Parts: sequence; structure tokens; C-alpha cells
Amino acid sequence: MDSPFVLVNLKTYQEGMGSNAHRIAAAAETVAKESGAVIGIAPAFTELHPMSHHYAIPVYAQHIDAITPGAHTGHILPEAVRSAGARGTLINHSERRLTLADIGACVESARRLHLETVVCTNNDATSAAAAALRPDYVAIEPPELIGSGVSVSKADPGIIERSVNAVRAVNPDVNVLTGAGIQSGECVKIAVDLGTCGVLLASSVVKADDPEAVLRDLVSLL
Ligand SMILES: O=C[C@H](O)COP(=O)(O)O
Repeated sequence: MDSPFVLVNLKTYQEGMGSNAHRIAAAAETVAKESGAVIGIAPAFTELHPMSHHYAIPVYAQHIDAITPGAHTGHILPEAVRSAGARGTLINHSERRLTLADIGACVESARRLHLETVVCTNNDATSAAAAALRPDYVAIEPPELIGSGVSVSKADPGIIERSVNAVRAVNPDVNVLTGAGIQSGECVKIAVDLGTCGVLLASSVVKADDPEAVLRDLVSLL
């Protein structure tokens, strides 16, 4: 398999803003270099440009809107995310849900702009629906475990396995990530052993006193 992918979503945690975002990005860059894992970050929109220009790690937007340039106010234009240096974008995160029609339109816009797409889902049925849209990744995250400190890998490995099977049945070219409560190398290994190519996570790294140590542990068993 390709190098495992660890995507750290900084969300709107205070700990992921400003100089802390730089600290997390620097830690990700160091651990990625050491380990060979691909470690990306999804910072606040205002930090896409500084992160993508200061660090040699892939940077992702947390969301895009399915709009084209023109008269829209308060939206996230996919072209703007692209020119800020993003490699790709999350779409339909559990904390920023969209209709299926909007998810499809976002995937299409991103594809046109050569932005990688990570469509988040909450169960195996939505994972299958997302796979039909041909994103680069489907990220399965049971909402009740997000930010809970309880790892999906340990609490509900079945949802990972069912989602991997559902996605493969629809489109084997779509990669699967898993997330919710991921916090250790053991969590990541379970997810990878179940057929995913990596993890989407936030709190265990963003809120850590020593993000570099947590990242090092996350990739330690791969
Ligand atoms: O985008 C990340 C996920 O929602 C997981 O968040 P968490 O690692 O804090 O559970």
C-alpha cells in the first residue's frame, strides 16, 4: 500500500489557531519526514495560505461551498481554497453537513480544480452513497465518538469494516479513512488492518501538550 495517511483537522479549537497551528504543522512535518507517513493538516481557512507556504506537508480546507465565482457572500469558494495552496478539502464533515446534492456538486467542483476530496460519512450506507460520487477518500466517522476520547477502532471496528466493504462494492478506487477518537498507534494500526488507508483525527493531536509526541505514537506501528 501507499504511505499511510494521517489527516489532522484543527477544527476551530483555540489550540489550533495562530502560533499553535504553526507548532502542530511543524510537528507534522518533522514526524512525516522521520516516519515516511503522509501527515496533512486541515487548518482554519484564514490559515490555509500561511500553512501551505511555510510547511512541506499537504494542507486541506475544512469545507468548500458548491459555488462558482460571483455574487455570494460568506461562502467558501473552491477556487480561493486552491489559490491559498490547499491540496484538497474535507466535504460534509459531521460538524458541517451538506445535502447529497451539495456533496456531489462540491466533489465535481473540487475535481475540476484538481483538489483532492475527502467526503466524510456517518455510517456504511452513507459511505456507499459517497463512494458513488467518486471522491478520492471517504472518511467514516461515527458522530457519537467524535471528540469523545473513545476510539472508533476499539469501540466500533465493525463500522470500519462495513464501510470499507460498502465503498469497495461501489468503487474500489476510492480510499477509506476512519476517524473519531483516534489517539494512538494501536488505533491507527487497527484501522489500517481493517482495510483503510489512514485516519482523520483532531482532538488527540490538537489539544495535546506535545503534539509531536502524539503524532510519533500515531505512526509508530505502521
Ligand atoms: O475531523 C476529525 C474528526 O471529527 C475526529 O475528531 P476527534 O479526533 O477529535 O474525535
